[in-house]
Amino acid sequence: KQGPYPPGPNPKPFVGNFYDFHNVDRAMEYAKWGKRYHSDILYANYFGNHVLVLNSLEDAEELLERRSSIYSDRPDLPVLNMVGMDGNLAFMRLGHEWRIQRRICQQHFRLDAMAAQHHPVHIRKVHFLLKQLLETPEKFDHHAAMLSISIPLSVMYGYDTESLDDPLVGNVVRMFSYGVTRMFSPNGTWFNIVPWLAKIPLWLPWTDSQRHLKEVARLSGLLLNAPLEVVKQPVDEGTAQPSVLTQFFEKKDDSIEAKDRESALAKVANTIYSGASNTIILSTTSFIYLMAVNPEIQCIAQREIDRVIGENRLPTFDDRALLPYIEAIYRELLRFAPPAPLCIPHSTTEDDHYKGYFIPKGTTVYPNIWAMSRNEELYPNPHVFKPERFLNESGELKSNDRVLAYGFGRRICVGKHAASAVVWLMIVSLLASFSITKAKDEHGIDVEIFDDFEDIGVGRQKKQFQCSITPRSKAWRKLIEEA
Ligand code: HEM
Repeated sequence: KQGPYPPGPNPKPFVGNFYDFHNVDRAMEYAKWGKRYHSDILYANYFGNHVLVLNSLEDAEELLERRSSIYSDRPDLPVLNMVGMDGNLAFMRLGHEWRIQRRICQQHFRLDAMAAQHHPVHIRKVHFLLKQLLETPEKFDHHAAMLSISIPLSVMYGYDTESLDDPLVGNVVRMFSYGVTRMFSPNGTWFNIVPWLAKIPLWLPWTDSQRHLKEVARLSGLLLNAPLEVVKQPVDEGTAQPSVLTQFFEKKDDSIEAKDRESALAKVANTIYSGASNTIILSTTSFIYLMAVNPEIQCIAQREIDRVIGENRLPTFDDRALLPYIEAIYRELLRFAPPAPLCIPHSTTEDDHYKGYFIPKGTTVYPNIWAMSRNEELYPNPHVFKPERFLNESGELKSNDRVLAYGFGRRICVGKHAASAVVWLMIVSLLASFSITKAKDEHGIDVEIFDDFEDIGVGRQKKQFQCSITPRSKAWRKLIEEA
């Protein structure tokens, strides 16, 4: 050890700070640590594992971007291997396989691939969301899941589905319900700390966690293989819809390189279908909540849409540049409720020194996006949802369009252009066609919606709530039905 660690809670013998890490709203908790220890850069450890928290953008940019050659690995998570998800790009350690998969993603999710390859699917799926909200608005959280999971199924595998009962959709929802995102936090499950616990036979008592693990492994196997079967048959029959995997299979290349590429592509498709989709679910439900509790913002947004688009058509991507207030809502949504508030943890590959502190090799690094987004200097009144903060006095967008919610450096979200397109289209389409308000109880009184989010491991989600989603007019209802 060369120099002091950054400030943080006092460690106890052997366990270190294990009991200082709570699984309840950790991003907020680490922001409080910052105030308690008068530092934006914090250190703790559990059982000898080093943990660094970065609460300020300045430190995140210096370490994760300017020193990205040291700060771009991921922590070692034994659970990934136990559940057969070690091929998941988002949690993969740096190395040859990560580079190949990341390159495949960059090819398919770059900005200039959006219009031709992705937008038609985004439009179709967002219109389907509108239709579902028209029919069963009270099930908005199911519809959000459907939107998010059906897009990668279509883009990656060319598979279109309209039902949550479809096993290819239902299995993803089921896997999330097993708290799988919590397992992917280094100290989110005992299996990452004491891996041999996974070997305890299931016939012994108190083995519920081991049973969950086994079920997650079964589901993850299904999620990897089942959609591949679904894609191969239409390719053989010549009826396949265009998609990343159909394009590949149609080449019918049997070379060794093609086999390697097939395996990498299958894992990429699986990462995006079974993992990345969760972030869109979280953004959609947070957006619906924020509109229900901010009617005046909804009114301003709808006035802008009416002025630019009118009532004769649904919004399209061509409208984006003409709707600064909607763009400001998009940026404010991801600032106010970042779906992954502690990012996906990075890890260091070498010892480092920063601001006089020692940061050892193998340290897990949490960029606290939530704390950065609550910085009073960058965002005055940060706990208020206020899209205007991204606009100047003439109502034009300010130039800084960096969205912190997408992370940092070499590991920055590789799907950010797709995410931006889907979230924007979801926002503008819902605002154009629906009024989102608080639900009424049987006495006609507003049902209160609390500002309560829950920490679900890598994500943070709005707790369940009720609201009312009704079409703004007969004209909008007709447009949705015809879409
Ligand atoms: C609002 C939606 C989304 C948000 C807020 C989001 C956020 C993030 C964040 C914070 C990371 C980690 C960045 C870091 O480690 O510094 C990440 C990684 C990643 N995201 Fe997203 N994401 C979203 C949607 C998507 C979508 C739609 C896709 C796929 C098309 C996607 C694919 C990925 C992948 C593959 C990684 C791993 C990259 C790597 O480790 O090299 N994400 N995302």
